[in-house]
Amino acid sequence: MVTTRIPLIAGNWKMNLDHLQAIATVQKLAWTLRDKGHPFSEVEVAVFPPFTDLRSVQTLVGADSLDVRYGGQDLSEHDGGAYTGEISGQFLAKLDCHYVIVGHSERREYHHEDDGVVARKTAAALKHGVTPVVCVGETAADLEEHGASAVPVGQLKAVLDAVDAASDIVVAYEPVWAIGSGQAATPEQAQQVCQALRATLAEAWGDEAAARTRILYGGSVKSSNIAGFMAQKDVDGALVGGASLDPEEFAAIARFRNHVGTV
Ligand SMILES: O=C[C@H](O)COP(=O)(O)O
Repeated sequence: MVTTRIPLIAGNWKMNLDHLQAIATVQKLAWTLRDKGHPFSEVEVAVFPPFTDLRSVQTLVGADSLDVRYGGQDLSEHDGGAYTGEISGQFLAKLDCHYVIVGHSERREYHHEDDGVVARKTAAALKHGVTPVVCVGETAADLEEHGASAVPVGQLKAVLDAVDAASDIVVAYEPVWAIGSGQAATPEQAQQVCQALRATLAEAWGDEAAARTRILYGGSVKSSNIAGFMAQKDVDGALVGGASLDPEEFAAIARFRNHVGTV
């Protein structure tokens, strides 16, 4: 059986762009993608705005029947109740969020989210029908001490052991040392770890799950280096931070097929 994994180009805005700026950014992104005849059925595009922007993004996407998907940058492991400041997966589902990021290294570092929390958040997203984008990755110290794959593989295992093997998830490999540094991993480094992550999926969930689950690379991705990553067998897309704030640059990343040979 041949399984086709549709590439996903995802833009994590982090704590940037208020709801007015979000409107302008999504409009510009949609206009640029349409102008370039973006083939949405061949390359999926998604944005992850701050929570306060989601309603505006939903309205724009709905009003204009845009094919751009969107999601939250985090969610609570709880469904609702006395959890001040938290956002439930069911709130995201009600806003038609297709995805939610879980376990981003910035959450792991600044909010002390460990593998247990990330696994519970993944389960919460799935419970509410929102596809989790599970982030894993090693720090520079991890890289030196354990090599590239050990930490991301361990982080992924913790999630796979906690949720059903039939689940629809996306995995994002983001070496922490490459995030926001301008120093991306090489395509070969990304492939090596993504291959190990796919093998981990096969071991935990079986070959079919490994073949259908998309694995993204993230860390200083831009239009000038995306083609190299997308040429790798086990890289199915990108989780883009800084470069996703510029709609023209983000749209150019989504046109990675046009850049083959420019890396
Ligand atoms: O979620 C996105 C990543 O943290 C990558 O960020 P970056 O593209 O700014 O390096």
